[in-house]
Amino acid sequence: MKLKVLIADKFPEKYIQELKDLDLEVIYEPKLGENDLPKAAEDVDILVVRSTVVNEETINNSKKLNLIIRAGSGVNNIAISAANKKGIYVANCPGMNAVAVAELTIGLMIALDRFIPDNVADFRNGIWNKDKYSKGKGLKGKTLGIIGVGNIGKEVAKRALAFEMNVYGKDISRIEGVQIKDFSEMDQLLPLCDIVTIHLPATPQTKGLFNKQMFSYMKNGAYLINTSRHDIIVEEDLLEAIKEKNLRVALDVFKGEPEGKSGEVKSPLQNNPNIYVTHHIGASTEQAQDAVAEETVRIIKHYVHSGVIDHWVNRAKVTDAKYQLVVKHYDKPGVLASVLDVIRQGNINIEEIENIIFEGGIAACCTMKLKLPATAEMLKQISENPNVISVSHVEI
Ligand SMILES: NC(=O)C1=CN([C@@H]2O[C@H](COP(=O)(O)OP(=O)(O)OC[C@H]3O[C@@H](n4cnc5c(N)ncnc54)[C@H](O)[C@@H]3O)[C@@H](O)[C@H]2O)C=CC1
Ligand SMILES: O=C(O)CCC(=O)C(=O)O
Repeated sequence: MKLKVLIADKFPEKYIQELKDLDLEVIYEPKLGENDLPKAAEDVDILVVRSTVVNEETINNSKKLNLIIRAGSGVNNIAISAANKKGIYVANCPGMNAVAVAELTIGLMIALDRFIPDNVADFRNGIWNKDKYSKGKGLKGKTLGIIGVGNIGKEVAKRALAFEMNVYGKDISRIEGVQIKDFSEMDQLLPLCDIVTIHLPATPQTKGLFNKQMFSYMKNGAYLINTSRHDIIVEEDLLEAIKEKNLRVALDVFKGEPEGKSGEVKSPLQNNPNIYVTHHIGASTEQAQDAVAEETVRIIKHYVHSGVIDHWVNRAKVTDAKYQLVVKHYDKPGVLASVLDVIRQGNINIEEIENIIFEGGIAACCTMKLKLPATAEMLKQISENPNVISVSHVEI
């Protein structure tokens, strides 16, 4: 039976055909929303989404779902903890839309400095106001703080350096791959910045990070750009900070963003002249969508042909493994079963296991990560099997 793939978001036609050519049954339903998915994904093996929310109900209701691919970077629209419980892989396409988001960020930076959206709106309303719009400060020599220097943050840094800005960064990991000053504390970085741009994932640690306290560190009249996720900013505190400090702000994401591709929108940000909002278009260039779709097809192809999941995001980063048992053995039926039986009798959980065959197929090496130590008696029992070549056991 063919594997069934449901694409529940906009996806370029060319890549849908590539999936069909892989002999998969492909269902393309770009208009599906969060509430349609529990039914629509009930019977599929692979689900591909962009911003469509994959909630707990969709995951719990699915009968054979095995892989969810986020055709993009952020995976916060997928109920990963529910997927973990059912052993459903979640993968994403890191870096594929980074340039597109960086380009939008630079565009927003210039838009803020030169009041471009207001210029255009006035012109459309028959108003000419060169005086009012001749107050741009210029970007050269200004200090930019990049919060989250991952794939997108790095692309922003490269472009800002070409604009001859002073570029500083803040990340939980050491910043590598771009020559910018790395700050560890926000209260040291933010007071220096003329412009702050946020490129963080939505996680419990980043939720509400930009609150009253963070805004208190920012310069009066600074620009703030957020093209990552809305919940990193506390909207009420932002509105307060705009009043107090005359911050000017550009957002590609905001609270209450509509799920659909078009329709009405209502937000307290709408009537604030210091705020520009774009329609979550960071990733929406033809180049980025093609790159993301190509990567999605590649992930599916690799999975179908080898069972390997590239960019697997819900693989445990740490396990409870405390001991490593390595058994070299002759590659014959039943040898591993006898080793595992000894471990089972000792009531020890195997956290990870890998069996690799030497060239020629005579010998093999099985590496197991154990939660508890194997006893001397267990190791003796394993070694006594005539098909076991050697046994080693260490604490890790
Ligand atoms: N507007 C749009 O259309 C798009 C928005 N995004 C958003 O942008 C976010 C970033 O995307 P990428 O750069 O591709 O992700 P990435 O994973 O390459 O980079 C994120 C960086 O943030 C850092 N980080 C994580 N938690 C942190 C913390 N608590 N403090 C400081 N640094 C922290 C990570 O170490 C990493 O370097 C995505 O998670 C997504 O939410 C991504 C693509 C398109
Ligand atoms: O696919 C989209 O338009 C949204 C992209 C995005 O937010 C992401 O990749 O994290």
